[in-house]
Amino acid sequence: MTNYWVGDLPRIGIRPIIDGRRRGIRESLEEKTMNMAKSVEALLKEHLRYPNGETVECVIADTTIGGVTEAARCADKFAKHNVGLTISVTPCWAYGSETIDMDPMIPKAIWGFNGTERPGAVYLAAALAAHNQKGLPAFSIYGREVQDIDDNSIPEDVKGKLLQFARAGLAVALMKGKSYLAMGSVSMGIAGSIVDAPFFQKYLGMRNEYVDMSEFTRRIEEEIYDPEEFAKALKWTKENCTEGEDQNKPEKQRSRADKDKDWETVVKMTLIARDLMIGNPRLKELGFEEEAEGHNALAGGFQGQRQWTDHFPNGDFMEAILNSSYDWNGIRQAYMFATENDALNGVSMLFGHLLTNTAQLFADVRTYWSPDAVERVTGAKLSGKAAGGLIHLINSGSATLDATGKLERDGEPVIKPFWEITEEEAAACLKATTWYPGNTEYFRGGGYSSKFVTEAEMPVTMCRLNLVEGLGPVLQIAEGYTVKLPREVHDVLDARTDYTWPTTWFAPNLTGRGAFRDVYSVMNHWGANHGSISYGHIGKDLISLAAMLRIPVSMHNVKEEDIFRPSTWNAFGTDGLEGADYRACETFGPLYGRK
Ligand SMILES: C[C@H](O)[C@@H](O)[C@@H](O)C(=O)CO
Ligand SMILES: [Mn+2]
Repeated sequence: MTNYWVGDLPRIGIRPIIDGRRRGIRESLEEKTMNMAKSVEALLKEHLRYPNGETVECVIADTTIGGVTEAARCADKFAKHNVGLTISVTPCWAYGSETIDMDPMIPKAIWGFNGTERPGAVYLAAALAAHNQKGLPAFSIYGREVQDIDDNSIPEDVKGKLLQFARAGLAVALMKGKSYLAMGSVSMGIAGSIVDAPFFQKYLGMRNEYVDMSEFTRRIEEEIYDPEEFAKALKWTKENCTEGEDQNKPEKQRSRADKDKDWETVVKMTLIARDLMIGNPRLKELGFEEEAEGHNALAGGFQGQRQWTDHFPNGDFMEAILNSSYDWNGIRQAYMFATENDALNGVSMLFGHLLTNTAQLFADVRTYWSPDAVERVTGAKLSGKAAGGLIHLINSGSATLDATGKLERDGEPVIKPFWEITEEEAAACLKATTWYPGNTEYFRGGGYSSKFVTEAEMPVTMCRLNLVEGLGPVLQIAEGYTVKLPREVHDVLDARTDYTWPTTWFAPNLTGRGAFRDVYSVMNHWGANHGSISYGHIGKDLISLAAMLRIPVSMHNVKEEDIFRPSTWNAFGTDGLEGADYRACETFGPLYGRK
């Protein structure tokens, strides 16, 4: 069931750059230069996979590039092989503007060998100057320690930069040409669900597709889904999704017959939303050729509230299952599915997914709990990672079940790519989740809300893309940890909120300054009601990705030495890297068009 990709997956192009002088110089460098390219390919293939689990593919230019004609041949080959980002490598001096990659839409990096027999770093500086002068930002990679010319190894610091650049560049390339599918429109006036087509088009190279929620009704009533899959899905759901005790007041509870019907509807909604996003060849066999095509969507969102949920079952089951890495068809790639059609949170999830290949947690950024407030209502003192207070992440709906804390690597709780997840782990995530009949005061049409608590301390990064008139898109990033509270403390705090929704306790890493002065400040600086949470400390990758797309980062708590942006950012000032980021993004404008 992966019709995500129309055409080939984007490849990484590797460009071996050489001094073009024949009769001695070039000949002496051919082998070394090609070996650098091959070692970069081996590194990338060892460490990087596409979100569907396949190993990344690289393309190396047919010859080393010593001049403009060879650069053009390389560009031609790369165009034919769907290259989406390029890395130029060189051990020596070569001719800057004659050899660089001139495609303005392709993220680019140059690794200049730090040797002294031949001056790779001098080429790097000259080529970067040419890039800067021509408005073609490029990432500079220069090892800290001098290597001998016959040393074909890649130093650790260079490896780190090559991989950081490649992860971010692949994310850029993977988004290009795909769609965000809005199912419904604006939910409860949430600005993030006012889908902004110019942003998607100019900054991400993506299309916007829109379907009315009445399409779900049509497909349910006209049975435009695979009936065999529906039967299998309903059976699986009954066996794997435990229904919780109805928490509604007796007079607000739906009848058993209604609730049974709701299970059928929410399972059908899940099939339909997926088919709308990526298509389904089975529909063609059933006579629905047009519906079988889907919308080529890499991310989507469902308005739900209010018109739909005032009458039909809510979208929580559909959202939670699609955002998780398993369903009745087994273990599979998670979909990026935004509740309340908050497309800006959907894009934040997409960034995290493309950088890590993992499921992403969608949540309301609901409450700042200070240590004093927690002590007042529970009598308990917060400690450890939570000592400075907590942010309560909770939303009805789309939280991925992968965030239950039941996935493991080397005995530690994690969120990991689907190909590492075992059947037992998927079952444990499902077991940790209870599906309560939806709160019928919010959701008059019923449905089921997933309830779990993230019972693990895991490194995570919360991010959020916001649109600001006059400025454009800005990204905010907060690295921190999920916190496992003692059960009795959690229970008291949880009982004060929407009991039937999933909870994650988040403690951001503090720096003592600005937005990260304390936990309260992080909450107070958050730019919208939602955040997207990714496993791991991926702030540095998000920063590189944002720079490639020319999206400035308004707040982050990433170590200065991990910040890696195109080298031309240095020319925009070095006192306060944030200001330089804003000026550079403003100057270059969106990757795919004018602001
Ligand atoms: C049920 C409520 O309307 C929630 O959906 C609401 O708290 C939100 O999630 C707002 O983002
Ligand atoms: Mn919400």
